[in-house]
Parts: sequence; C-alpha cells; structure tokens
Amino acid sequence: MSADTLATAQPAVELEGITKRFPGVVANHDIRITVQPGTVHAIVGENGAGKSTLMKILYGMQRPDEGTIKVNGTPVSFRTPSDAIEAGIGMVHQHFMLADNFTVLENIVLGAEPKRFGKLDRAGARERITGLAETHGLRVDPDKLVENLGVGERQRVEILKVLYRGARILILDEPTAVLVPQEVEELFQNLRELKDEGLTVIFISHKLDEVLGIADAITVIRRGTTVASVDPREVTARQLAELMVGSELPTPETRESTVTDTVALTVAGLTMEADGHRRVPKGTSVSQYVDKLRADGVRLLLDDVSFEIRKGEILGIAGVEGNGQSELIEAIMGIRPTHGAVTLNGRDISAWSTLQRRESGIGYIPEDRHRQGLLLEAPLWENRVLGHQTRKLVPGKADKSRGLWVDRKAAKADTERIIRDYDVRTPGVDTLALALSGGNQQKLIVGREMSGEPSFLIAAHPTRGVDVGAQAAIWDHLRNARAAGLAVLLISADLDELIGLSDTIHVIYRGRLVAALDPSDVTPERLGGYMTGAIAGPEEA
Ligand SMILES: Nc1ncnc2c1ncn2[C@@H]1O[C@H](COP(=O)(O)OP(=O)(O)OP(=O)(O)O)[C@@H](O)[C@H]1O
Repeated sequence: MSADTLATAQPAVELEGITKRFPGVVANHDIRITVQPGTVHAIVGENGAGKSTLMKILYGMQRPDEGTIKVNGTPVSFRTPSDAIEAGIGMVHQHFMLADNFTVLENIVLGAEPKRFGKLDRAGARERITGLAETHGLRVDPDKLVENLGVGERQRVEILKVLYRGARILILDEPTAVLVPQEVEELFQNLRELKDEGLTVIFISHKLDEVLGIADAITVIRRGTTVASVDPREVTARQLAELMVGSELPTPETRESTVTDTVALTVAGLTMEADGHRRVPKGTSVSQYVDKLRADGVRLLLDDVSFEIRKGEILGIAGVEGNGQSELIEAIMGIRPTHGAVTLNGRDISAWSTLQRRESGIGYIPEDRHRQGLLLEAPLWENRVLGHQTRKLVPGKADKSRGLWVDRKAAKADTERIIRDYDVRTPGVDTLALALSGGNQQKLIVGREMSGEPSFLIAAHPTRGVDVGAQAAIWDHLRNARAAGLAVLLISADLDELIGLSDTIHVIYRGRLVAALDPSDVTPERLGGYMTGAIAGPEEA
C-alpha cells in the first residue's frame, strides 16, 4: 500500500443507500458497500441482481436516483465517465474496446495523447507505458498490432489504458470469462501486483471458485440489494452460491451417455483461406487444391476440419478465441464460403443459404448476443419470432406464418413459456430486449433456439454471463434435449462447461483440430496446454 493511501486511511469507495429505478424494475435498492484501498473486492450475484447497473453508476454512465458515493472519503457526483476518470476510477469492459489495426501504444494513448509541438509524443508515451507495464508486471509489446494479440494480452492493454489515464481504482466486468486457466493465473498475478502498489480492484464475476481465490472481500447482491459482505476465507463456493440465490442449490445429476449410432451432422474437409475465398480451378480436386494452398503458404482460418456428430451427442470444441471457432460456425451456417462439405441428416447442405439451413432444423445460439442474437429495440415477443418465423411456436403445432403474418398471440404465449422455463427475469413479454440484464438476454436466446425441436444445435458460449443457478438450468435443458436425440456442437471458453457437458472434446488451434479428448479423464490444465499450443497435437482419444 502506498504512503498516501495509508496517510488518509479512507475507504477507496463507499456506496451508501444507492437506489436506481427503471420502468417496472428497481435495479438497485439501498445498496451499501465499503471498498478498502489496496484490496481486490468482488461483487457477486444472480443475473439481473443489479451488478452492472451499480458499476455503471460508479463509473458515471448512469445516475442513481438516491444515495451517495464517496471516493477516498470525498463525496462525488459523476455526470459522465470522464468525471469518474478524473476521480481516478477506470473501467475494463468485458467486450474489449480496442482498435484492431492500431498498435498497442496507439491504443493505450488514444484519446489521451501526449502532444509535443502538436504531434503525438511517441517517445514520451512509450516511456510511460513501459514504466507502467514494468511496475505492474503487465507484459505487452507496445509496437505490436492489436489484431495480432491474444485475448489475455488484449486485456492487459485495456488495463494499461486505464492506468495510463491515472486510475487508482479499477472496475473489471467479468474479466476471466474469456481466458484460459493459464491466462487467469497471470491476470490474478497482475491484480495482486496492482494491489501491492496500493491500487484498488473491484470486479464482477460468476466464477465463484476464482472469486474465492483472489478476492480480499466479497459483497453479495440479491434482487438489487446488498445481502451480505463475506470474508472469502470463511465461505465455500456453494455457500456463496446459496447466498446469491437465497435458497439451497440442487446437486447436479451424473452423466450417462445418450449417444446413438445415427449421424446428424458431418463436416468434411472444411477449409477457409484468410485472404478470401477462391474458386477451385477446373480439373483440380478440393484436396489437391488445399494441398497447394498449404504449399504456397496461404494462411488458413480453417484447415481441413472434419468430424461428425451423432444424435444424442454433444461434441465440444475447446480453443483460445480466434483460432477458427467463429469461422467453423460461419462455415456450418453458410454465412461464409468454404471448401469442403456439410451434411445434415444425410442431406448435403453445402450449397444452401443460411436461411435454408436454419429452416431445415438448425438451432443457433450465437457468440455475440448483441450483434447476432437480439433486436435490442424490439420487445421480447418479437425477438422470439423475428428471423425464426418458420419455427414452431407451440410445441407440437407447426407455425405456418411467414413474414408479416406473425401470429402475435402464439408468439406472446410461447415467449411466456420461455420466460417460465428459463427463468428470464423481466416484467413481461412487451419489455424491450435492451432492458434485460445480460444474463437474462442470454437465457431468452437459449430458450428461443431450443424451441421448435431443432435436430442440430450450435451452442456458442451458451452460458456466458449467466449466474451459477441459471447455468445449471441451461445445462439441464441441454442434457434433456440431448437425451431426446439432439446433436449439439458446443463451443465454449468455459472449460468446466466443456468437460461437464461434452461426450467428446476436440481442440482447435490455428484452424486445425489438434486433439480429440475424452472429457471423463481430461483436466482443464491439459486442455489449456493443447489450446495454447504448449502441448503439440495431434492426439487421439
Ligand atoms: N436500461 C435499462 N432499462 C430498464 N431496465 C434495466 C436497464 N438496465 C438494467 N435494467 C434492469 O435492472 C436489473 C438489473 O440489471 P443489471 O444489468 O444491473 O444486472 P446484473 O446483476 O449485472 O446481471 P447479469 O449478471 O445478468 O449481467 C435487471 O432487472 C434489468 O432488467
């Protein structure tokens, strides 16, 4: 802890009686939290408990209706994030906000450029960045392009960016959601060094084991209000979860294989060039062509990916983000052209449009719920049907409506069913999607994609951002659907989820499947080894 924080010995942040209302919802009610300087303070709670709202208030993105905020003992009233930054508060968002085609240095100084004679003072900036990186043990190369960085490195750039602006209090929103175990360990080491320097870290997480491993203090929020402040040395993950939920959690069921002999999906030789799709010359087979691409050193985003998924099987794909997972989904959904073939229930669908593929019974939980999953400005019931007009609205009864002729009544009724079955916390079906908390948006999408009896489901990070209770519920839904014959391609950054749900796990590394592993005897550390290339494939289960 630094001399100045010791001298004042004031709490870094005090929130007293914070209340924030939205139409139909009290997001925060009389919240009280005291964060000591030089500590890591975790905020945990169910989806929709009010964590993000509270952090937005502390970062000046939203104004509380009631209550006071003190920073280092001084009452503050932030109108914008700039006010919060001025007071020494920085926020690292879950979705990184870096410009890909700029260097690390440029990204860090963007918006806070040191100028010399009207020009960017690169030397000055470099010196400060290197100094900050060294003091806090944050490994980065200032001259690398951000597009060439891994996820962990990008996160370090984000942290440096807020430190560069003078932050002494850092807010981190689910920082470990996208990291592999080795990266989580490195982040935690960075956080320890930050607090040794007297900085204060406030972080939101749904991963309770991690919270217990790193936090000095934990505040539990339930239904908008603070229900407990606990010492991590005195609780277990289960007790913490029960404090969040307010009741006892069910014990998870044991695994039983439901894999059948019937193949639902086959992908064969999927290959995608990084610099744009080319036509295979006449008289050349795809495999000859791909061999030539390799020989010519063309970078491949997907490199000869083949597998099959049978009815009743969940096939998991492990990989650090950016190793071809998105491209694999795009290839299967027909969003982006590829070489190779996709066969669904015995029919070659390689030449089909995305819409045709969806209509033929593919469910798709997308990676990015904002860009691909929801119309934020539309009410929940419209989100149930838009783009899914051909899905059955009432179980067992096909909905023949198309385009404009949406059966509103059926849509609303089915949305109500999803809200019930998936415990979506919302005032009702007419609420706009943007008013739902992140985790509740996710539950709605999962519910929608599982409706209408798909035969094959692509589930990309199906429980990202959802709390432990909702996660267990989504896992149950997936297991039940699998038992009823659903074939699932599961892509997840959560290794416990992959290991817990999958019947087989493939690791994807630089566009290639490098290992096929049996989830019943693989550890997260070993998976992490293949994912980062530390252990070389190929290895068969
Ligand atoms: N802009 C908004 N308009 C209306 N309601 C909102 C708005 N933002 C949040 N809410 C509501 O406030 C409540 C708290 O949401 P918040 O996003 O703070 O929860 P959270 O604890 O961060 O959840 P999650 O873990 O799912 O991200 C929710 O019921 C949500 O629907």
